[in-house]
Amino acid sequence: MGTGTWQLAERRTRRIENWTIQASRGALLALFVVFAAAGLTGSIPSLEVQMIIYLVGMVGLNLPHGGYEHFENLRRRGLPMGAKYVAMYVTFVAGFIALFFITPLIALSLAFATAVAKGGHGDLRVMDALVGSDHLQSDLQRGLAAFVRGGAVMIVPLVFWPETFYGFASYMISMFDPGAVGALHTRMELMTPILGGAYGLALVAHLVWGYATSGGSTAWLADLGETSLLVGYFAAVPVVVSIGLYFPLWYSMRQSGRTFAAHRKEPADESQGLPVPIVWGVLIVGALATGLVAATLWLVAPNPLGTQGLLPGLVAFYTIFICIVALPHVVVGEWLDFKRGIWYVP
Ligand SMILES: CC1=C(/C=C/C(C)=C/C=C/C(C)=C/C=O)C(C)(C)CCC1
Repeated sequence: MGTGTWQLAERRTRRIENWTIQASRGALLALFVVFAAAGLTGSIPSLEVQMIIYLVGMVGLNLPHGGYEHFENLRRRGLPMGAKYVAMYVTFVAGFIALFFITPLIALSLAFATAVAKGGHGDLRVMDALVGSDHLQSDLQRGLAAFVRGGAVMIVPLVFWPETFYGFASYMISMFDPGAVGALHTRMELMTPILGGAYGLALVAHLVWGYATSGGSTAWLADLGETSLLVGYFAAVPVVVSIGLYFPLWYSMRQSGRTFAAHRKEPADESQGLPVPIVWGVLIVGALATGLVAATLWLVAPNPLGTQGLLPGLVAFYTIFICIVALPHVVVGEWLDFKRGIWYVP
């Protein structure tokens, strides 16, 4: 590629990266405004509509991106690495399903923690690549930032929409052990103020500490804006909609921007690229394997649709399923991969 063409391509890529950040902010801000107004005028959509939005967002828009992220992570890393990755992935998936039988309450907490970890650590890497993270100067400070970003996804809705949250958590637990619903309710009522208080403290500590170490960098201001947007969004938008649209409109959109940035900084050597039929084959096998996890969960869970009708049952089933596949996404894909990680930033 000539220098002129290369510069043009680079500028185009940067524009797309920038667009993913602006679009994710715009989408959440628009939803915040619409739902805050709907809340004030008492015109929040029915729970049925909210559940349909959740399923469309999570199954239709978010799931394919998850598969793409694994493909993107593995495609130039050789067969031994790929085989090890798959073996570890299957082990974690099987272990997590088993945990739902052994101790459903702990397994459910781990499922919620998975959403926090995926949203938080994923977004931290987007900050590294695109938004700026100069103000986060130690591992502890980065860990706190990830907790605040990810905690917004679960703890803020728990505090602002407790009844819906408890309700769906009960449907999820009743897939495995309907008798545990009572204990779950008591524990969640106990944990809500504790988690809410801890989150509030973490939020203030993160912003103050970031300001102190920012040295006047604009990264802190961007962080302040985005963190406030996330907290406001999860407080104002009903939980089923907010989580169902956060993953496709924030997580996936910004991770595609990060992928663009990684390619721009480290252009691929085309000779290492996989031939098209192999790419096709890998994606089909990946999709079938994902379907196999869902089918296995359906077959082994005593009540795959919980105890409450089709739509809430589907939301509960899909949520448990996605948490089961998302845990190794974070642990195997990122934390145990010391060389590169699924959210690689060159
Ligand atoms: C608690 C709770 C929910 C839980 C959602 C979770 C736990 C989503 C996890 C998503 C992940 C891990 C996505 C990965 O890509 C619902 C169903 C919104 C309903 C309201 C209460």
